Amino acid sequence: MIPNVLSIAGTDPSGGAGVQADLKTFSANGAYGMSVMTALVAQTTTGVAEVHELPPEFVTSQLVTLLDDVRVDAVKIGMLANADVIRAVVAVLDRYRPPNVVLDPVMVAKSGDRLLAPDAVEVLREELLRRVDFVTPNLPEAADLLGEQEVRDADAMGAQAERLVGLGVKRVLLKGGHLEGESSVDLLSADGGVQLLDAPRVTTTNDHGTGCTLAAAIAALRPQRPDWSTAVRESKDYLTAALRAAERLDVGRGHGPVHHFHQWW
Ligand SMILES: Nc1ncnc2c1ncn2[C@@H]1O[C@H](COP(=O)(O)OP(=O)(O)OP(=O)(O)O)[C@@H](O)[C@H]1O
Ligand SMILES: Cc1ncc(COP(=O)(O)O)c(N)n1
Repeated sequence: MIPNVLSIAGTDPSGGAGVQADLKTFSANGAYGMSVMTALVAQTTTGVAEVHELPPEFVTSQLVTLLDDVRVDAVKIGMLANADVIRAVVAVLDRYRPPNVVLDPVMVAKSGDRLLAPDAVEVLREELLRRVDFVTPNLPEAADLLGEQEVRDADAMGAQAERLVGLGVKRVLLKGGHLEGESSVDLLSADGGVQLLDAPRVTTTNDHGTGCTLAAAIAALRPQRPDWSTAVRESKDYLTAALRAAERLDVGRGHGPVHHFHQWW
């Protein structure tokens, strides 16, 4: 059976990040995609012009309307914008208890624009983290969640992943995309084991939405794979392929998107 996978996130009219990237990723990874918006964002490859945060009651309304009808097999949560929207999502998770909830704790866009209010970080840490099955922070997000300095090597990443588990997180992929070097290394801490996931670093400026894509692929693949580790490794391979395929795109003048593809013909 094809899994039904839901994205709860903000939008990107240029199609590179947020809900748009998630839906493309779900399709390319064999899932049926659905979406609930938290914020409408006027953004493109060069940055964010304006954010229109949706009323938390309307986020709830979208979620309840959907979940009363459709079975959901996995959820990817991205941009949540503010504390009230986080609380609205938490209440719905408690009421419907969907499986395989993956949280990408989006705080700041690649362009430097904030996508989560500073006072919402504490609410995310205290109320959301322990309710999800998997969290995918990048290095600045992990530091912010822990109230620590940003780390710069694999040993320190391991220690931070452990402390994130201490906050009640069940499984974590600490993403090292912001580090330098020939490979792009992430650290997975899941189900009692820790492993480094290595992929060749693709030389490109088309890296808008890499975090969204990776978390969405994990949500799409988890119901189709025997365990988290397999789903995560395949998701990383998918992302590397999408980064490479972006070479053939010509979208915008800034950080371009990655390309999602599935050839059925
Ligand atoms: N140039 C690259 N080549 C290969 N993999 C990359 C590259 N840049 C990032 N990645 C990978 O992309 C994923 C996302 O990493 P990153 O640390 O950039 O997350 P992020 O900052 O949340 O992304 P986003 O830009 O969407 O917010 C990780 O698996 C990382 O290793
Ligand atoms: C709606 C939304 N969600 C997430 C991101 C982060 O992606 P990036 O860091 O590549 O800008 C974004 N720009 N917009």
